[in-house]
Amino acid sequence: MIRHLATVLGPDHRAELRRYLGWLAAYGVLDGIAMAFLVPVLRSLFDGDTSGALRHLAVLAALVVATCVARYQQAMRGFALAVVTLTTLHDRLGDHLVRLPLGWFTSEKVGRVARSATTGTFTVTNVFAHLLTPVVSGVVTPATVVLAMLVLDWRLGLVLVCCAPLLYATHRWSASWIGRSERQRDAADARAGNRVVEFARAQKTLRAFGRDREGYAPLEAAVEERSAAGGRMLAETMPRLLANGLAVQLCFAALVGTGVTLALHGAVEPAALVALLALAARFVGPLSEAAGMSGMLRMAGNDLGRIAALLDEPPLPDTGTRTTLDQPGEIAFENVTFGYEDGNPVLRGITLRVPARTMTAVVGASGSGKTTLVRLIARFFDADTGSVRVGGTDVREMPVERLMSQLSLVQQDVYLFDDTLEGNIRVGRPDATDEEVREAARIAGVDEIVERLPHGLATRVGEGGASLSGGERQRVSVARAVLKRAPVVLLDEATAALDPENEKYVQQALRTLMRDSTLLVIAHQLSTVIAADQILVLDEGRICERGTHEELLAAEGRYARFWERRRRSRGWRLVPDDAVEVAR
Ligand SMILES: Nc1ncnc2c1ncn2[C@@H]1O[C@H](COP(=O)(O)OP(=O)(O)OP(=O)(O)O)[C@@H](O)[C@H]1O
Repeated sequence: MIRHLATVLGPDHRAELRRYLGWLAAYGVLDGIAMAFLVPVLRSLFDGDTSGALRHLAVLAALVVATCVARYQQAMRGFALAVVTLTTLHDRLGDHLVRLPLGWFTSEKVGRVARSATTGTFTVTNVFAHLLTPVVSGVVTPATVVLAMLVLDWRLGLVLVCCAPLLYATHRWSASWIGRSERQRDAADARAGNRVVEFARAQKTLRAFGRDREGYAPLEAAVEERSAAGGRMLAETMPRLLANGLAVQLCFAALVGTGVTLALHGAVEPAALVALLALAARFVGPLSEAAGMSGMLRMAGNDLGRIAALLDEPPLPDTGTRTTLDQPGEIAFENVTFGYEDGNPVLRGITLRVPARTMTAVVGASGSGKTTLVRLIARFFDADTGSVRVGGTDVREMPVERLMSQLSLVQQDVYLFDDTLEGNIRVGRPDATDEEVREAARIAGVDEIVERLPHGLATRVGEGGASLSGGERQRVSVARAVLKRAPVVLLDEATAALDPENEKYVQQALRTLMRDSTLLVIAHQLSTVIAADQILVLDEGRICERGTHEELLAAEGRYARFWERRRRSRGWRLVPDDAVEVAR
């Protein structure tokens, strides 16, 4: 837990964390000593030794003051750390996320980030503000009381020492059971939460298939599983919490029994026994409080573990220093092999060259590795063997920032910010002039969308660009690429944009981009394939054919068959007039 707290706070606040823990421990020890000092005070009072009682009372008062100072210090430092956590954790998460490889961001991982950045952060602040104090002092204070008891009366002290293993064993036994059922309940909770989100996202599909009234089986199953896990947790937790309480009471009974037996045999003064039992009674209080709080601390520990694991995710190695580009704008693969899992390569021995200011189209069956090939250029992942070069330099030898400045990525799943159209295009180059933004919008066909919108370029597009169609969102993304003017453009043509209007605009943008940039396109439009200087045909992770459209048709191989199938299916599709012009 402490290790996780140190990870979450980061190196800048570790010294403060150590000081806080120091004060917390000091508070627990002082509290225990102050409790123990009740014994000499009571003894003096029972013995009628007024001056002795006053002396002891003075020491007790000093101890109480010191305890208050320690409590104040640990509370203030705990709250300060809670505030620091709240203000810095989001920054630390943000700083770490930008250093992770792009391939890390699957929807499951993004869900984890969302949970950690919201509920997780509040739980962690709660640890400092409320949870750690009773739990730490609930262990340190009773331990101090045991030591004091050994000094005051070794026999009763020995009873407490013998009780310690029983208390510890019961606590561990119940904690492991409770922890297991909590983890099962947490996992069922997360699954039910994910299903609710999935249910909300799937509304369009479900309603389209008339499933709006009847239940959604996966959600119902997840909710049932969650409630069963909750019931199981209750059934497993209650007896164990009772066993914890019973163990504490047993220890107290053993202490009272031993004390009374000693008193009956004259081995201890009845007055001293009363004082010692008063101390023992105070020993039970912090223990019970700690046991009560430890469940919440454990849950917070789980959240903390998840955040620490997130911050421990290995960042993309960014040790490259080479900024020189021997062949600006060129992309090259040299015998590249890559797999998402060991022993299951998705790309095998890929060697290719895309000369500067040319367009290469990548085609191939679904799952043949087209997207993966493009991802290796942007370092979503690093190749297992071989090298990927941009501008003649291995992508791993370049600082990541330098590499990204060379690339524009236009993907199928374009994300638009809940901002204006203009703001979304400007992401490509924030310092572009208004004229340049308008020009990029025109080239990518965004101006045609603008004409239909009430506030033109100043129209907000909604969360994720919800007010635009898939093809329109990709046009905005193409406009970003046009504005960025990066030497290399990686484009995954949107299948959602397979309508004549979008095809026309994408072709227009490609022509403009080709003037200054090298294009590698995962092509879905026949016109793009025909216009390419080079076509790579991928089959099960290998380049099985390469050449121009004419060369590949003449070869009468896989591409020629693929082309023939697509050409026939095109019979029912509308073809824009000027697409023919592009298709030289
Ligand atoms: N993040 C991932 N983790 C594990 N396997 C993956 C991942 N992404 C893709 N794959 C697998 O790698 C193989 C190649 O996928 P890739 O997306 O590169 O193919 P593709 O040719 O682009 O397919 P499509 O045309 O359908 O998009 C597929 O078998 C796919 O299941």
